[in-house]
Order: sequence, then structure tokens, then C-alpha cells
Amino acid sequence: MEQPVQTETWKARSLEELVRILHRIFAEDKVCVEEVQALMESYESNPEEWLQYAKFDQYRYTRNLVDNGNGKFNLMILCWGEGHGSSIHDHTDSHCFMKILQGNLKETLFEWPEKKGNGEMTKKSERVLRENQCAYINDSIGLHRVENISHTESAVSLHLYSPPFDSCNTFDQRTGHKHKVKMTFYSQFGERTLF
Ligand SMILES: N[C@@H](CS(=O)O)C(=O)O
Ligand SMILES: [Fe+2]
Repeated sequence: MEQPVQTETWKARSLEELVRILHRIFAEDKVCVEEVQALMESYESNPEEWLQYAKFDQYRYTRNLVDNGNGKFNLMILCWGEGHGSSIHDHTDSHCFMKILQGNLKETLFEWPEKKGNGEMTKKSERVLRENQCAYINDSIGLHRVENISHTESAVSLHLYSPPFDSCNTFDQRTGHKHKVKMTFYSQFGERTLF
């Protein structure tokens, strides 16, 4: 994604409108990261619009597909129960935008481990993302772990990945050893995925 000459400033007044504008943006050859990030931030979370996709599991965070972006991106809603978190992972050379729809999520950034990986991974930074904020990461920025550290409130986030991917690497914080994992959807377009 290279910088176009001019960045458009959009305001998405609903989730539906957000999806519509995303389709338009990703139909172009060149997409500007800042433009997408600003657009996603401009949408003021309205639970009525996304509740149909927000399906929680008791034990771990869920991934719920909202739109497949005409093959250019995947837009999904992730539901995080109290204390739920992801393992340290990469994003398979894709762009990852992550907007908070409800609650707060803690994001911890890590450096890529040395080739062989044989020791504690290096933490680069951490921050708390708040409602309506939109973060961005890709593999050249590093690896991350995302957690809902609240013991009393659930959290919901909206993720856009481009190009879409269905596997990534997870990393052991103590050793840096990685292994490839397949990623699945808990629901697609509001319907629970059957296994
Ligand atoms: N990238 C993760 C969510 S996160 O922890 O950023 C996923 O797609 O499952
Ligand atoms: Fe991630």
C-alpha cells in the first residue's frame, strides 16, 4: 500500500456505510493505511448495528466474519470475554486494522525472535486501546498479543485484514519458538459456523 497523492477524509455514519466505503477504497490498486485507519476511527460504535455478529464463547475470544470484502479484505468482529487474550502472533504479511467497538483492549508489542528463537521474547511496548480507537499493525512493525484485562467487562473489536488470511504463526513468550495455526470463524454473516 503506497501513499496516494491526496488522502480522502471519510465519515462512516453506520457500520453499513463503513463497509460500503471500505469496498470502494479497496477496489483501488493503492490503498493508504492512514486513510483506512481514519475511516475506521470515524465510525462511532453503535451496538445495535453489530450485535448480530457479536457471539461470545465462555472460554476464548471468538472471530465472527462480517464481510469478505470482495476478496480484497476480511472484516470481522472479535468478542473478548473477561480475561480472554490472544497468544503472541504475526499477521501473515497482511495489513491489520483493529478498532475497539466496546470496552478496552490491551495490546502488547513484541520484537520478532532471533532465527532459532531460544529465550524470552523482547517486549517493545504496551498500550490500552479505548472505545472507537483504531490501531494498525503489520509484520514489519512486529508481533503482538491482545488482551481484555478486565474482570468485569467484555470487549468487542472490529478487525480488517488485507489481503485475507486464514493461518498465522503463534509464538511462545519464553522461548520464541513459533508454530503455524489455522484460524477459524465462530460465525459468518451472523450465523454460527457448523463444524
Ligand atoms: N489477529 C488476531 C486477533 S488479535 O489478537 O489482533 C486474530 O485475527 O485472531
Ligand atoms: Fe492480531
